[in-house]
Order: sequence, then structure tokens, then C-alpha cells
Amino acid sequence: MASLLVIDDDRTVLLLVKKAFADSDLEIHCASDAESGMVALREHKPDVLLLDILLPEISGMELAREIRTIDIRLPVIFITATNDSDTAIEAMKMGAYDYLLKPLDIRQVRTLVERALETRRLMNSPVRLQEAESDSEESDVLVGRSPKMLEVYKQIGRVAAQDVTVLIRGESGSGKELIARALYQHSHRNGQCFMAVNCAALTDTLLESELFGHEKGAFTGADRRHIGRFEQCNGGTIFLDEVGDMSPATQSKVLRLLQEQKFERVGGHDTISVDVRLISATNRDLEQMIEQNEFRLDLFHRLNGFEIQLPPLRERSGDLKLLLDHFLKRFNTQLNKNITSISAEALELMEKYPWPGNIREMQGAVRRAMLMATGPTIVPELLPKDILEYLQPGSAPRRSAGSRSSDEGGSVDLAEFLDDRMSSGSENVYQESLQFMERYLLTRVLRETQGNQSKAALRLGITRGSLRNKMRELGIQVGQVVEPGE
Ligand SMILES: Nc1ncnc2c1ncn2[C@@H]1O[C@H](COP(=O)(O)OP(=O)(O)OP(=O)(O)O)[C@@H](O)[C@H]1O
Repeated sequence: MASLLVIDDDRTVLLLVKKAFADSDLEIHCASDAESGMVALREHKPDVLLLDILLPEISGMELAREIRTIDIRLPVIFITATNDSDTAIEAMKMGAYDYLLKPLDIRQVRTLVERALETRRLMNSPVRLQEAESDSEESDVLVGRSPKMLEVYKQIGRVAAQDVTVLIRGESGSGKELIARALYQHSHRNGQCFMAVNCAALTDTLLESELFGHEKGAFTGADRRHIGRFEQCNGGTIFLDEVGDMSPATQSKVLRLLQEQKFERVGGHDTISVDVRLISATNRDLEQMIEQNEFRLDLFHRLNGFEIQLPPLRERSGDLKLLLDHFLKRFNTQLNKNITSISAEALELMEKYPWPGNIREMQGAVRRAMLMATGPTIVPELLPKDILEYLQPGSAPRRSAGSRSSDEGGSVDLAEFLDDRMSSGSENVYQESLQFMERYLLTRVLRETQGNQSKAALRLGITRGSLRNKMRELGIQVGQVVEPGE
């Protein structure tokens, strides 16, 4: 379980932080002075530290320096009451993750701590190349021993320790982020920060500010100075995912950063120098984008100090079975299941399917099949429709009135459904569960009444109109069969 340590003598801060994470399972430890803070740090080994810059006996900055000798990767967020830029700059230069101004804003605390936790996770969970059979829960494993993946591993080994930019190319879901993390972990910067930014996930303005930061008042809503990722990650490694999605303005700024290691915050005049290694990734055809003037050729050359081409899953001969075993093992533990095998037919279908979404798609398919399985074996019916339809169009099993499936909400599957929603991080579990149960209830009663809606409404004790509305809302159709709809 992730944990947070707060070192601050101000009780209102401690209370606010506790309130901010009251609904989460984040473990929170508090200390009100440097000495007990150090004891708590050694004892609890937190993932993120919130540290008051003005402690009674020793300044937070000095304490942070000491802490870095114990855990150099610990993201430290300073809490300060003064909005003077010197303190902020000094803190950032020391390698602080970010800083928060008093009075604290609960949402800001939450967002920043969550981001810092994600950074910590990326830095700390090692990516192992799969050599042995063993699987450790703590690390992400790059599974695969196909000749093409062995070539990728060799390339990682060749380039990781060199301080050059790396461009990872490959289809969506093929593992580009895992490769970036493996490069980082095998580099000499592995004691420093690693941050991942998805360029496609943010609007142009937000991305520029996310990467380079902004000054207070730079644009509407910029109510304080924001330190960008490049500044936060000085000395470390930044992974720019979907790099083909940057606007021309951001492309120019990243180019200058790569040429001179310098930039200005949005709306700022000070030039900031940083030393960051850039790893980027894309699934887009950058050469074509260059021809169409959508991507800068000079930036392409700068990003492409070394290129790693990640093959799609369908070209990794033999790896599908290894990945399957890996996911079975992982999800059996996560879902508390005991699925031990896959039928020959289901394996054949999976081997023939081209997996356009690559490993991410396959991982999702295996997880879903395992959630739905009631026996120890994965059989074709448990695979997604796309896979069944690919080889035998029209063959995806229709769920007849007599069949039971988890989509129908069989009561025995409610626990599994909840497992799925909770582990997916859904924040709408109540509504989703109600719908799941309603779908089960309605399909079950309609089946009993052979699709007769008047009789079903009577049995349910609701009006025909309400039943019809509910059926429409839940996508339940009554024909020859009663189908729950997807
Ligand atoms: N070789 C592999 N072995 C085990 N798991 C893998 C492997 N490759 C990818 N995965 C898993 O598949 C999922 C997708 O991987 P990842 O996010 O690295 O892909 P990506 O290429 O960066 O995707 P996108 O293009 O959408 O950003 C992740 O959960 C990752 O852990």
C-alpha cells in the first residue's frame, strides 16, 4: 500500500491532508518536527513526503538534503507560507518535486500527491527482462523471447547507459512505456527522477505549461507559478509519449531544449537551464508528418539519437503463449482465481487473431475471460467477440434466454463484477452495480415470462411503461431470445 509522510508542526495541515485522502487507502504518517520525521521516514519508508519549509529547529531545506542521502528518489513536496520566488527556486534546485502554498487547497494537495505517487511508482517498480520462469509481483516484466524481442533487449542494453535521446516506435499497446522505463532503469540517471507525459492527453496550452511551467498570470486561471516537468525532473529522464501529437509551438520549445538545454516558463522571462534525458515514443508515421509539414524535421533528428522499433504482437512468434502464462499467473493472484489452462481451440483463436491493440488488448481479453470463467479453463466463448468474429464471422455466441453469462448479471458473478470495477479504479461503482443487478433482474423475469412484458411488469410490481423505459436504458431487447445487450 502506498504511503505519505507529512512533516509539519501545523495541525491544520495534518488535518487537511487526512481529510484529502479520507476516501483512499493511502497510508498517512505524520510528524511535527525534524527528529520524529526522520524516525518516521526510516520506519515507514513513505512514497511521497510533504515537508514544511519552516520547521522549528532546522529548515525544511536542510532536512530535505539529509533525506536525499537516504532516499534519493523520494518525491518531496514543500509546504510554504511565503510566495517568494527565491524559496521556490531554491527548493526546485534542490530537487523538490513541487511546492504547495499555505493555506492549502485540498484539491491541489490531492492532485499533486497523486501525481507524485505515480512518479514514484514509475521510478521504483523495476522493469525486468524475462529471463527466468519466476515472476515477481513487485516488478513489471517485459515478457517475450521471440527473436524480434531479443533484438529489442539488445538495443536497450546498447543504448541505456549512453546519454542520447531514444525514439521508441511501435503500435499502440505494444509496450513502449515499459521499454522507456527499462531504458531509464538501466541508465546512470536511475537514481534521479523519471517522469512520463502523454502529449496526446493534454490540450496544446496545457501541454506547454505541463512541460515548461508557467508564471502567475500567464493566462486566465494561472493563479500561481507552476513548475513544469522539465524543471522538476532536472538531472533525470523524461518520457514523452505520443510525441507526434505536439503542437508546432511546443515542438519548437522542445527543440530548443534539446539543442541548448534551456527554456522559459510560459509567460516568463527568466531562462532556465536543465539537464534532462529525453526518451520519446510514437505510433504515428513521423516521416509522413514531416512531408506534410506537421512535424519538424530538425526535431525528429534530435529526438532520434537512437531508434528502437518495437514489433507488434502478431510478429513476435512464440511470445503469445508466454504472455498468456504471465497474465494467467498475475490475474489469478489479483482476482483470487485458479484458472490453470486455456483450451486448444481458444489458444488457436488467439494465435490467429492479429491483435491491433497489441499486448494491452490481449491483457484486457485475458482478464475479462478470467473474470467470466466459472471453471479452470479459458474456452472460446469467454473470448471477446472481436476475436471470435475475426476467424468465423457470425460465430460469436449469442446469449440465448437459457444461457447464463456474467453480462446477464448472474448473482454468483456479482463479487467478480465488483472486483473488476474496484480494480479498474472506477468511481461510479454504486451506479454500475445497480445497473448490473437491474439487468440481471429484468432479463431473468422476462425469461420466466417468455418475453411477455405485461406479465413481467406484473411480477416485478412495476408499470409496463417503467419496464419499457428500464429495458431501453439497459439495452435489453426481447425477440426470440432475451438479450441483455452489451
Ligand atoms: N512485453 C510485455 N510483457 C508484459 N507486459 C507488457 C509487455 N508489453 C506491454 N505490456 C503491458 O501492456 C500494457 C500496454 O503497454 P504500454 O503502455 O507500455 O504500451 P504503449 O505502447 O506505451 O501504449 P500506447 O501506444 O497506447 O501509449 C501495459 O499494461 C504493459 O504493462
